[in-house]
Amino acid sequence: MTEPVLELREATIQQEGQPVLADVSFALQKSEFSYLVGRTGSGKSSLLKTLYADLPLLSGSGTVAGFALPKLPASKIPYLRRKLGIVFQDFQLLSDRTVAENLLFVLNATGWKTKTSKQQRIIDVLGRVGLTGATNRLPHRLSGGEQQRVVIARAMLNEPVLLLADEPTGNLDPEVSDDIMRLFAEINNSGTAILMATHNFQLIDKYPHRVLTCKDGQLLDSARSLN
Ligand SMILES: Nc1ncnc2c1ncn2[C@@H]1O[C@H](COP(=O)(O)OP(=O)(O)OP(=O)(O)O)[C@@H](O)[C@H]1O
Repeated sequence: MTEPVLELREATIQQEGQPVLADVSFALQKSEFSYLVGRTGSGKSSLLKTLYADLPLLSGSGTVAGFALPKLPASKIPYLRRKLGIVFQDFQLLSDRTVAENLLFVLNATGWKTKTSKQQRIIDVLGRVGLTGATNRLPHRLSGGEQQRVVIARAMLNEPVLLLADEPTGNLDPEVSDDIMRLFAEINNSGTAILMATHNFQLIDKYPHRVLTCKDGQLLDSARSLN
């Protein structure tokens, strides 16, 4: 079997030195989709933050997209994040820049060089999320669902092996949430693993996948893949 895109072993997820989740062991393979659920404050965001190195992994071991997490030097964090797509519930687009400029900002920050390759990549990702016509629009002129599509397009710019999504449908109505889930399914089917934190059990029923649950300081795994 190929190396998992994400693996934690006996990891402690902590905030400010206080453990939030203990003895966390699970792996996610290429093209896998898993939900991450649990009550408010149970540790979902803390786990995701640890995976994109916004919180340090102080105990246990882990690799994400080929990067060993414990003792990951700060200088390596941008390289890790280039391999990841990150999507939050609040869209975090630059409000004073057009859709294309928002995407260009990321391409410039991640080392894309030629103007034609950048333009082509922007056309490609916007086509993929069904927003070809939105290139020159400002984010606040788009609906919430469209803004989330731009965020997903932005997350796809560098062809991530793993998409981390924290409540990506949290601010969206059910119909638009469905559109986002269908888009995630397409992205997932083309080889990107997805870990999606959500409170939306209707979506989980409708689009069933593995479920990781944060509960009482532990991570429960519907697949029990490492047991
Ligand atoms: N910046 C922070 N500093 C200190 N403690 C924090 C911080 N952020 C979260 N915590 C604490 O860590 C624990 C886990 O919070 P976390 O945000 O990971 O939960 P969550 O499951 O994502 O919740 P929600 O569903 O509300 O987003 C909580 O006890 C919370 O109070």
